[in-house]
Amino acid sequence: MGRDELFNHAMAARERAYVPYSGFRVGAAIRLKNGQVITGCNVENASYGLTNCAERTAIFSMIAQGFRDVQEIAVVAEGEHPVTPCGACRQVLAEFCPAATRVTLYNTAGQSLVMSVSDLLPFAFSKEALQSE
Ligand SMILES: O=c1ccn([C@H]2C[C@H](O)[C@@H](CO)O2)c(=O)[nH]1
Ligand SMILES: [Zn+2]
Repeated sequence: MGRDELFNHAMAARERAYVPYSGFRVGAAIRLKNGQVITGCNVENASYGLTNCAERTAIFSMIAQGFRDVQEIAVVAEGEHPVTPCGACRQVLAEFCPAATRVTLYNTAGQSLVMSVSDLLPFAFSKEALQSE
């Protein structure tokens, strides 16, 4: 599967976004090491702060479906430039993706910005910090 194909999966997921409050649709697609693709969209709520971003929806869906091994991630939103994930999503990505995992951020026109998980969240808090003894 080429990189464009992951973009297409993220675009299709973006169509499924539930965004009655912001109108801002976001889609994410995770390519697993086995080649399968897991997608996510943002899901808003009348209690705005309960909103789940596309990136976290995709990661949580991956875990719920029994997968762990992330190969790479694509995210797409509309805008002049690609958007970068919020702080909460960066922390969740850091939990499940090796630091070098490629994250490609797209706008709907297909412009892209390639980053790694550790570019997005250097010095992440991680489970290693919980193993102090
Ligand atoms: O990287 C991002 C940034 C924002 N959002 C969502 C959250 C909310 O539904 C809307 C506006 O913030 O976009 C995402 O899903 N991913
Ligand atoms: Zn987020």
